[in-house]
Amino acid sequence: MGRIKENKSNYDKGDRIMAKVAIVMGSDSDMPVMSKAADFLEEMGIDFEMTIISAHREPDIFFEWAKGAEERGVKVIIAGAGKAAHLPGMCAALFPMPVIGIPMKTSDLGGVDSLYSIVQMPSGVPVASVAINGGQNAGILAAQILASSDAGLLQKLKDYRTTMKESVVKKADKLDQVGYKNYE
Ligand SMILES: Nc1c(C(=O)O)ncn1[C@@H]1O[C@H](COP(=O)(O)O)[C@@H](O)[C@H]1O
Repeated sequence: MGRIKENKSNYDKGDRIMAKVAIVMGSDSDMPVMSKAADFLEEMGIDFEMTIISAHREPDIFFEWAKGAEERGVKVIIAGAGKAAHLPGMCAALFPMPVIGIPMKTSDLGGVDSLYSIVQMPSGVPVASVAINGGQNAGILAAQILASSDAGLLQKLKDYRTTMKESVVKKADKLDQVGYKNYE
């Protein structure tokens, strides 16, 4: 599918692109948030495909893309959308593995519209949701799902946590040294 942006050249199998995670968003206006998920996957060395498809605006293209995801090797879908955000739910309807929704912040209702649209799924068809504009956490969650069967990736995630912890400890040390008045 020409609309899929490749992450790496080494996941071609035959003439098809194989990726473990599929990132999809309803509009290019979602890209600043969705790119945070992509950045984290890139950091962890996880192959992903990334595209813009609207279930509302182009349902036929969306159906083809979502139905083909399993065959393309996708194990987790990250779907971001705003307003009446049906895209993640429709991914969950058509794809049998985990779907992580990212509710986009919106100008009229602040993103609660997106959040409610994503989390209030009927039983039987779950979507896991991160916070409004939670792009990076969606990337982390997708990596954690894959890490349950990938020891190398699990170690990378543990290292990531260690680095995160060290950066918080450094900040606390600095506060101890300079006090809150000189903290910058
Ligand atoms: N929620 C959906 C769907 C869908 O669910 O199919 N398609 C686009 N959108 C969302 O509409 C918002 C505004 O889109 P525009 O900025 O293109 O007008 C975006 O956040 C998009 O994800």
